[in-house]
Amino acid sequence: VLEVQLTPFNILLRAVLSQLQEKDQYSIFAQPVNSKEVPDYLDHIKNPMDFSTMRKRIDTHEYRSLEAFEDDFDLIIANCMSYNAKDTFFYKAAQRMQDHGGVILRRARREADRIG
Ligand SMILES: CC(=O)c1c[nH]c2ccccc12
Repeated sequence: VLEVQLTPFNILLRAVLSQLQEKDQYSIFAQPVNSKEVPDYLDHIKNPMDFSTMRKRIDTHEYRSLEAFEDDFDLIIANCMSYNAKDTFFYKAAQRMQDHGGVILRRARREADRIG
């Protein structure tokens, strides 16, 4: 079993990730886009990202700062808005996730500053 070392920073990142995933009600961003189902996806998107990959990165202590965590969240949004046309369900879901994420991450930044 992966022995996850629970530092205050890790606990914060896991809480923020859960808050972001609560806003992903159709689990659009929960797993990597399946390149078997979407054969041309990796032709367009060079740096795929999703919430399950972010959770792995939290548990393996790959995030040394909140900014690094935010960069992966922004990548999820940018990939979705790049691959999907503006009038699609997916593109609109990415816009809403971006709005919700902004509020959640602003709060997290203050918390990260507070715990130091
Ligand atoms: C997040 C995203 O772009 C997608 C999530 N599921 C998909 C299925 C087909 C095409 C794109 C997607």
